[in-house]
Amino acid sequence: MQGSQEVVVLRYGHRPGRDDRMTTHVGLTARALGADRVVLPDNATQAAETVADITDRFGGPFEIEQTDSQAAVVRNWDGPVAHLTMYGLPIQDVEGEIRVAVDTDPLLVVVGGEKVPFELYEHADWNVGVTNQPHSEVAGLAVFLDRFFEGRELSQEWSDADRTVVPKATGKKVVSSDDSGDDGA
Ligand SMILES: C[S@@+](CC[C@H](N)C(=O)[O-])C[C@H]1O[C@@H](n2cnc3c(N)ncnc32)[C@H](O)[C@@H]1O
Repeated sequence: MQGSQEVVVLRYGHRPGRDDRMTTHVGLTARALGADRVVLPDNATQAAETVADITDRFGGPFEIEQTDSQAAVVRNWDGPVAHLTMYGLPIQDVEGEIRVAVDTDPLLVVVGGEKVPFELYEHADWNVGVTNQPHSEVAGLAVFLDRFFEGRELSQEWSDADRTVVPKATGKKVVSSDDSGDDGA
């Protein structure tokens, strides 16, 4: 997010077909809630295309990458690593120290799929639980980013959007960058 150190979300693991929607939502949530970049597995091309399409239409800056080795991304990361897991330390206990660490270095936030290798727990600087109850990577990521940015991400500005949603109490209003008219999408 503008004005803060880089935050990158890594989706660790993807089962084509079964995880398509979840992986797409990891990318969309990363974008909407202040991350600068998402790294998706190379077998998640459909999800990567959807997130890229939304970024083209609704704005950025936001980068989408794919990797053939999620383990290598973690291993070679030049900065702190936070791994979201129901077994980790409560987010409310560690968010402060993560924020301090990220003041100088880019943060990698790792969210799993079915199961992640145990080395990830050992490699992470923090294993972070958003509650210690099982739920979803999308929910965990959303709460993590909101706590990390202390809510500032909710009012971030978007650049190069084709269209902008105008908030309304009732109904839908979308303004196109070209003609400032409603395009209904
Ligand atoms: C289907 S869950 C797998 C649950 C897994 N047993 C675990 O370690 O959290 C997929 C992903 O959701 C995220 N997740 C699930 N529950 C979470 C929680 N309470 N706190 C943080 N992340 C969670 C983790 O990133 C996990 O890898």
